[in-house]
Amino acid sequence: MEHAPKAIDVTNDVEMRTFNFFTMGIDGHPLGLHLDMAIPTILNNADEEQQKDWLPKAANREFIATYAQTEMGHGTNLKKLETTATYDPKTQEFVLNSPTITSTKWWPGNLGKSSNYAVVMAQLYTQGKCHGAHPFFVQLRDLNTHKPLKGITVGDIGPKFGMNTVDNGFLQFDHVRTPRRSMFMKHAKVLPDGRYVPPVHDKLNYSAMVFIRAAIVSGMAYHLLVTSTIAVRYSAIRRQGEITPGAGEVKVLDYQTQQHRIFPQLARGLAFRLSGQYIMKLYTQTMDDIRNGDISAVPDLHALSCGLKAVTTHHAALGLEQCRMACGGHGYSQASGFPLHYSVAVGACTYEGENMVMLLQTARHLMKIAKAIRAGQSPKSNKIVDYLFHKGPPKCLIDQAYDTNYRNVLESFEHLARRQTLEVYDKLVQLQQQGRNYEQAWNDCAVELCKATRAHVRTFLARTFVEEIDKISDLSIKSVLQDLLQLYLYYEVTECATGLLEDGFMTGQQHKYAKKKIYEALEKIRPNAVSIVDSFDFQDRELHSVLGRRDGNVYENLLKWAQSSPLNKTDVLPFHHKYLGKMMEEARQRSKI
Ligand SMILES: CCCCCCC/C=C/C(=O)SCCNC(=O)CCNC(=O)[C@H](O)C(C)(C)COP(=O)(O)OP(=O)(O)OC[C@H]1O[C@@H](n2cnc3c(N)ncnc32)[C@H](O)[C@@H]1OP(=O)(O)O
Ligand SMILES: Cc1cc2nc3c(=O)[nH]c(=O)nc-3n(C[C@H](O)[C@H](O)[C@H](O)COP(=O)(O)OP(=O)(O)OC[C@H]3O[C@@H](n4cnc5c(N)ncnc54)[C@H](O)[C@@H]3O)c2cc1C
Repeated sequence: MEHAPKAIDVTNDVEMRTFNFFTMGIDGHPLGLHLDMAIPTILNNADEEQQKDWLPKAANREFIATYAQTEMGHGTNLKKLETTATYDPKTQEFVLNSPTITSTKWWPGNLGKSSNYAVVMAQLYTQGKCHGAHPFFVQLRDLNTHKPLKGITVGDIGPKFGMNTVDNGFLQFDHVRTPRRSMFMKHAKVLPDGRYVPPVHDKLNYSAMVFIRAAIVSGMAYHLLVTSTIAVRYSAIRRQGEITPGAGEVKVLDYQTQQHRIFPQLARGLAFRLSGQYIMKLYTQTMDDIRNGDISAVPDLHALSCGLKAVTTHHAALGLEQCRMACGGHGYSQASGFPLHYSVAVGACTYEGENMVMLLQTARHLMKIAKAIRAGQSPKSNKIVDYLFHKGPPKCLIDQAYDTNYRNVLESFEHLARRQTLEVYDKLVQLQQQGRNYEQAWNDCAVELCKATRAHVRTFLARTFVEEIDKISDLSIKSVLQDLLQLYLYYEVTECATGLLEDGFMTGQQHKYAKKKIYEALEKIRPNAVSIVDSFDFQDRELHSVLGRRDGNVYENLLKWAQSSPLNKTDVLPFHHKYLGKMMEEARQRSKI
């Protein structure tokens, strides 16, 4: 196939914009879905003619589009989406319809009030046959009046756990006609006479989700680094209690417990950023390959992006909460910025594929590899999974005096991932031999399948962190980052210790060794902690935090922040005399009787 024209390569730009989304997203960015899902869909699913028409206008913001896939009744199971797009060959149009209440599109960001276009995922029917969910580019509102078009009911879904400045919306179609060419036609097509032309790979229509899953990894890094910055800076000015009696109150950052709470989040933020760059490069390369007719990397990209998305969002949610709790009462104030960052970050555990479902998608990939291993096949030189084919050392070596580039630690992670992958595969086979069907056996192994995925993703994150730090030539920076790497690796060893101890691979003594390395790393990081977070150069406006101010003037600004609250506009609020004052006066009168 001749080289398809390179589409406008906005990936890097989109990656940065996506990265920014996590800051702007916090403020409720009305172009969030336009930039991060609608444009990638046009880039990867529109044919040349459609790109020529839609892309310049989208890039120029002549309209705002969202990505409307999830329905009130279905988010995960795309096969059961109910919105229909039925082809009418007489008029060469699709008729979009929401047949049930549960088919109402529900959740799409910026759908409620901002967007006038949407990428709509609908079950495609032509010549009486359903061909599954396909994307359509549909106008929702008049470009001048912004009123919903005929047959379209659209609005905001109401207040949410967070991100309440984003107008997540609902959308219903009542037999709305849209031209044939509103169907994205790069992969699948419907010809004027209604004949369906299938895509070379039936999941290429899912590429926008893959993009966001890949982008979320760096997004979680962003959230962890931002909240670690807030927690480190505040802990470096907050004095509370003494370590040596009579020596005066210490900075809470000097408490080992405080370091153990915050520094691993810093280290994970770095690890996620490095893997986030890797997966975005893999995404960009795979999309280029697809443009040139090569779909071989699609399964690997899907498996890795699902696993990384699930693991990094989960750890980010836990890590943000640790940073909040480390800041005591002021951490619970909106002034800290934690409620804002947390409520945005945790949404990513759900959107773009609920985490359990994502872990299980990666597990599907791992089970294929386990089958190949059990069949005696050799690896296919795929650096992400080849280690599964190899036999590692029979025993853990993490406490060996000399561990070049943490090879012994990485081999421990590889051992655990290999063991869990093969054990759950063998259980799947055994259950089917005992008469269960595949799907039932799969469900009966689902928790262990998720554990295998987590172990595999941990191995990938750790190896990427080691490899990327190894490439650094500036020795002063390298030594500081190596302290964070040491903390990360041994912290992860203790996090998965159950799995390493379970088969006797690691000894209790080695587990103690790992803890010693953690405490050693905490001590080494402490003197550089503030400089490390300052080096991220986050602006105060993006931290949204009085506690994390670069100038450290927390207390004066905390009072200013409180005094600026609308409640403090007057000393006595009207409700006092209307309710509380009246109640107390009546109580005093009664007590006089
Ligand atoms: C960064 C800032 C932006 C923030 C804004 C975020 C706004 C949020 C937007 C959204 O939330 S958009 C909606 C997100 N929704 C989802 O993610 C839905 C999750 N569900 C799915 O993706 C799919 O249903 C599924 C769970 C992957 C199952 O796929 P399907 O329904 O087609 O089932 P099967 O027919 O069994 O297919 C499985 C088969 O297909 C392969 N596969 C699945 N997805 C992909 C993919 N994207 N790319 C490549 N391959 C894919 C999968 O590996 C299986 O292959 P085999 O194992 O059968 O070989
Ligand atoms: C903040 C936010 C923004 C969003 N933005 C958009 C958007 O812009 N566009 C859009 O289309 N959608 C959007 N969504 C919707 C989001 O993609 C869905 O919520 C998500 O895909 C999960 O689907 P669901 O809500 O239907 O949950 P369900 O799929 O009903 O899942 C409910 C529970 O069941 C479990 N479960 C479901 N299926 C399985 C399975 N096969 N195996 C094991 N467990 C399973 C899940 O893990 C979960 O615990 C957004 C959601 C949020 C929270």
